[in-house]
Amino acid sequence: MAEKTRITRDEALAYHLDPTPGKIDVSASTPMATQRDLSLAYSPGVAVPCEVIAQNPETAYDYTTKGNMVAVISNGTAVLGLGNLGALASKPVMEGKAVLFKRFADVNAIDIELDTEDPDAFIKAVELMGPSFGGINLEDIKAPECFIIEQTLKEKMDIPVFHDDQHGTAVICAAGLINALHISGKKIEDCRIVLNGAGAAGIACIELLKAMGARHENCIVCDTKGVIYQGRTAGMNQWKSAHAVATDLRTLQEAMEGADVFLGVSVKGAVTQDMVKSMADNPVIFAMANPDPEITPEEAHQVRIDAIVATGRSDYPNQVNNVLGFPYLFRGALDIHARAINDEMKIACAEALAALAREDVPDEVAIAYGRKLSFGRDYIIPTPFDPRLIYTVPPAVARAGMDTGVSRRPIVDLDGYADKLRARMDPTSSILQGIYARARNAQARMIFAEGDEVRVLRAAVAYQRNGLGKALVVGREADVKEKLETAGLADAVRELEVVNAANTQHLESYKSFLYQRLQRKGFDRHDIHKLAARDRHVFASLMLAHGHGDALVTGATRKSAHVLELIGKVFDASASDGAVGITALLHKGKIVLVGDTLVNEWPDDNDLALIAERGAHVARELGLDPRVAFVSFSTFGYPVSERADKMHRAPAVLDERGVDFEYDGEMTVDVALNPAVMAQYPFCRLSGPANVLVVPARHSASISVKLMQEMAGATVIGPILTGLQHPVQIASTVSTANDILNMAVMAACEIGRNS
Ligand SMILES: NC(=O)C1=CN([C@@H]2O[C@H](COP(=O)(O)OP(=O)(O)OC[C@H]3O[C@@H](n4cnc5c(N)ncnc54)[C@H](OP(=O)(O)O)[C@@H]3O)[C@@H](O)[C@H]2O)C=CC1
Ligand SMILES: CC(=O)C(=O)O
Ligand SMILES: [Mg+2]
Repeated sequence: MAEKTRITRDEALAYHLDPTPGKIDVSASTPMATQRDLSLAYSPGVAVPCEVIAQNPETAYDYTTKGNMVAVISNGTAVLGLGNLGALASKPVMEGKAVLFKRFADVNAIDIELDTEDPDAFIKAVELMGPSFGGINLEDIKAPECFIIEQTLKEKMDIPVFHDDQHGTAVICAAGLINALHISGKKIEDCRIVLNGAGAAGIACIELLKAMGARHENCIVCDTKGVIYQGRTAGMNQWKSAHAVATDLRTLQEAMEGADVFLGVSVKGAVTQDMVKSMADNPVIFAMANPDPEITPEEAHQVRIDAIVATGRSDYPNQVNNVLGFPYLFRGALDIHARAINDEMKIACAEALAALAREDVPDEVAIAYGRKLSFGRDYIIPTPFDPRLIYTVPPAVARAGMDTGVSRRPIVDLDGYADKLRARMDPTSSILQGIYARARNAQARMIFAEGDEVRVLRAAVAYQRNGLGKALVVGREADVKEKLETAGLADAVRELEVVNAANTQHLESYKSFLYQRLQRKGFDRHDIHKLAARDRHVFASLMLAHGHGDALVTGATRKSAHVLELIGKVFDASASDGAVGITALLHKGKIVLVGDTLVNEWPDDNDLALIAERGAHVARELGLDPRVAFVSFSTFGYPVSERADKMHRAPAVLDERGVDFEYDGEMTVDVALNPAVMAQYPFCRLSGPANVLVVPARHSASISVKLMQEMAGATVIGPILTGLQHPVQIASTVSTANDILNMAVMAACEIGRNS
């Protein structure tokens, strides 16, 4: 099992507070800079699409966001398994669903919380907002009101209305169960199924399973009052009555005896180990209550090693959660301008998910998830970060929608559609996801050199609490304690290991190591003591050099050049040793590496070739196929300039070295990054836009990176220090705790290390 991620209340609150309150931002998709833009976007230009839509409403899909906009609507009466928290308190979950729509299927979604428990008022409000959206995703509305609300809205509205907790859950549960039974060798029609929770999710799950072949008399449904049997009157409604059976069983405990399948959509801890013990062989247990399941996988496996267990959480294997469904169901439905999401589309989604889990898992998924996945007890359903979902599930949904006549605009070329979906997703998020998963596997003991800096302490705490490995913090115990307490991280005092010259047993060996290195460079024993005992960058480097940590991150408190010089006392880290700094720029779904951003001030053509090699190496470690451009202000020899000359010559150095990646130059940045401009040079040897830019000097590197950061809001990771024998990373003085954590993760993965 993957290392479990520990999330504290403080972290959860900080995540929602920073960088701005909440999780959503709105940005314009059209230019909005000039008077002309204003005239087009607003009055008078906007009048034209208004009139066109008034004449032909279907064109709203062409001229507005309607076709890619979903409303996530709740009244907060059944917020996860937390109960009726009300409309306002449900907003974090609804914002969360909205960002999941965007992240996983590029669907724009906005949360709407309606402050009413009156179904009629709710229905009226949603009905009136129909024109704005391509679909309505109802969320966390309790049963039985949710059934009436959804049914009525489906009848009244001409866009998909989908109650996620009912059908999203049912679809994923069905997909998981198809595969779990595949493994246990049982047939659904022979299974005794116990469902705990007869609300929105429960009723929909059992209905779908019955539609798939489960027999009514084999299904026992329970709620807070126990088994729903024929003749029961307490706590009943028409939806529960439909699943009442003639039985003498009265409690969940009795129902569980001999059961093949348990489905939990109720509350935390509703199932005991005794109940699990009494189940049939190879029992299937889907404990789907959120955030805490009816029984944890550990508890279930303690008493039944043959159990196939799933939960709704992301930190256990087999996450049966509707996040696998709603983004892709809506993607497929929106792309055919569907009027509804019908049963056929839901079943197509379930079957596509189940089939995907049985397929061979590509390495990129294994990297992203941190372990090799193969179909079996611990992998019955795809993981949410599986990049194949986006191009596998929506086409299946769209096809089913077209076959059943709910599409307004059918997709003619479904293969082409799958290709477009594949290109639609932001590759950078899976790159970061992959690096974090690799770091989690590496479990490196990370040395954080600057324990007197609160950003560093936050990063160290996050490193350890995210299960990435052990954090070793260089600093004074009392100071670290005080800073952690002030930062609201008092609990972490006992978790972090604080190391310093006074509490280490190794100071003498550190000093003699350093003396050996520096005695002929003008350092006497007194200087050595000062460096080893008082400079935390040097002390931390000595720890690393002696294997008293696996990797090092520093640089948040002092200028990088200075830190590099101090690290250079312990390691060979200068330009002449082959060290190079590579910075990753992530923006608008693209990742571009720039070098050298740290070490070489004014590289010559040989240095530039080395920078290209280091950049290509980092690109490969990040999962990219390197395409290196030597960039300048001239392209392939024009205009002729002394300053551009070395960029012109550098590719020839690589020709001589016979490297195994694509490179070319010199060229301007637009030629390097824009395929249309590159096409003007048909002889260019790059097969696509460059993803590694080698720049003429450190100042141009710094200018371009900072310009991208300040003007475009690009995410900057680095400079990633490469070419050292040890994994060392230098964060910048303006780094946030998250930036420092990213650098620690790079160090943990040994990205850029000279192997
Ligand atoms: N993994 C996933 O993807 C999803 C998980 N869920 C989870 O399912 C749960 C229910 O959600 P939802 O259906 O929307 O909520 P509802 O409020 O509509 O239904 C809750 C149901 O659970 C029953 N229940 C509550 N406590 C117990 C108990 N101790 N024993 C037995 N039954 C109990 C209630 O019984 P009664 O009718 O007697 O009040 C009711 O039938 C939540 O924990 C939610 O997080 C929901 C959607 C998706
Ligand atoms: C996952 C989800 O929708 C829920 O727990 O309510
Ligand atoms: Mg929900």
